[in-house]
Amino acid sequence: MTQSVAPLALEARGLAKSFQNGPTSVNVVRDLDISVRVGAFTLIKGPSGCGKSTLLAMLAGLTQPDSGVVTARDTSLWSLPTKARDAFRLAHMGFIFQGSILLPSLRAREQIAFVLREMGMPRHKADTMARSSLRDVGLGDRMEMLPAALSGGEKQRVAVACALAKRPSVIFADEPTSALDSENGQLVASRLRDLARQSGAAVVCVTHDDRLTPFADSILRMEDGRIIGTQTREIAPI
Ligand SMILES: Nc1ncnc2c1ncn2[C@@H]1O[C@H](COP(=O)(O)OP(=O)(O)OP(=O)(O)O)[C@@H](O)[C@H]1O
Repeated sequence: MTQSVAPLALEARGLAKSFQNGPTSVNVVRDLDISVRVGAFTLIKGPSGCGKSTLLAMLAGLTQPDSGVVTARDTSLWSLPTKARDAFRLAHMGFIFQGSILLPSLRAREQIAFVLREMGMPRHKADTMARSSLRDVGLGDRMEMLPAALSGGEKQRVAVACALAKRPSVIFADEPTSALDSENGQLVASRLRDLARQSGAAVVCVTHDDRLTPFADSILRMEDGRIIGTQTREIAPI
């Protein structure tokens, strides 16, 4: 693997986070720097409890760091007031988190259209995008189903379709393939990689799943709250 030259989509410097565990304070992320490139599919791997999800939540504007700076699209995320940070996330970021929550009363198609409408997309376009994204993740025949009628893996793919439909600058994914069988795991991995390539999104994915490794442009190894190794390859069009 050689060093990529694509511009940065997301950068963090000096990130730190500790949690109080009874009388002791546990340093979960320690003075961590990270750079994520436009169009790159970046995996963060490491043992359970090393701080991967905490790092992702800080990069995504969801968990406030104790110190450090996160910059996305030239915006210092944690300098924004809460409402402005929420609006920035809605406009520019997509999320695929473990156990992503779907609204119980909305059909699969409506879940996605709802988010797109919140972003200001006209109704007809939102519906078209929702249908197309569901077909992209192999759920063309599940569009009219309520969450209660979907399997865990299908719900996970609705969350993936929703993130894809937004066409965000950055997608954060936490174990996006955990509930998926081999075929659908491959499908989701390739869709995320395609999104990075075709629309220049930066995909940042925390995972234990080795099936994702062949799709990655960059693999960051994390241990004990720090990045201890990085493998990067040049980003070539697919
Ligand atoms: N809100 C919280 N309060 C207290 N401790 C927390 C909190 N969130 C995370 N931790 C602790 O921080 C450490 C890192 O958690 P984190 O979820 O970031 O790890 P991880 O690398 O993503 O683990 P896994 O691979 O098992 O999901 C763990 O010891 C966890 O218990």
